[in-house]
Amino acid sequence: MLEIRQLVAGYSAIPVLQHVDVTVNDGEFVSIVGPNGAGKSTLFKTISGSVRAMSGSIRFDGRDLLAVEPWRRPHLGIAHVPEGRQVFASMTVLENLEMGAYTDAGRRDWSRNLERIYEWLPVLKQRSAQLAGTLSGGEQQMVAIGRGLASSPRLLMLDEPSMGLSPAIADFIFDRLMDIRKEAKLTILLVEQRVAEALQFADHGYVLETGRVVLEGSNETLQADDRVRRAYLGM
Ligand SMILES: Nc1ncnc2c1ncn2[C@@H]1O[C@H](COP(=O)(O)OP(=O)(O)OP(=O)(O)O)[C@@H](O)[C@H]1O
Repeated sequence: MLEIRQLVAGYSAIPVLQHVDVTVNDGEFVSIVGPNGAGKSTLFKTISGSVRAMSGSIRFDGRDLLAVEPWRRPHLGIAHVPEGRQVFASMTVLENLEMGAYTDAGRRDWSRNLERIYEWLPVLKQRSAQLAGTLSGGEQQMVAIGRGLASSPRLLMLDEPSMGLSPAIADFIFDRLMDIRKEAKLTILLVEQRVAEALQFADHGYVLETGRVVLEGSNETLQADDRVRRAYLGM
């Protein structure tokens, strides 16, 4: 579904990503882990288009994604749930979800999507009329995920959904994501600092350090790798 090859991208003339190769197959759950500043968010921003690629290629369903204007990319089925949630604080939960439904497929499937979002994340139904800025961090994260789902994506990119949340809330969100993935037949690309969870749920993982993929493999391979165990799993 997504093929990233030799991607170089960054800010001004300074490359952050250095010849990155990542493959995500249809229906897969792929995690990208790595230390602060490794370039994980930059990778997501380059896929969704707010950071410009300097060289290399990104293909989505065989199509040259870098030739597609950023505003059109969500219409192809790519949803980016950004780091720090970035909900519209002065809008209600329902209005936030509606904002996500601006794609062609999102508008077409709105009623069905809203029903399913409320089933997956019932707190959003209970809080539908509440201003998003007054929600707890975990609830805001659910709004951000719900807003992404409202666009009817095929690829859901989640940038650190557990950031700033208690372990219990983070676990709840991961559990929900696993159900949503199965029921909506979604492909998921996840960036996470919580490496144990990120690898536990993923089919395949990548370790990104200073803009380069230093390790990749199945979740079993990465969980058994000595470097991963020492550097990221505290073993
Ligand atoms: N807008 C920007 N302008 C210039 N440099 C930036 C900008 N955004 C990020 N960077 C730099 O790019 C590098 C990679 O940042 P990025 O946010 O992609 O890392 P990350 O792996 O997502 O880190 P974290 O886990 O802390 O979110 C860092 O050195 C960062 O300072």
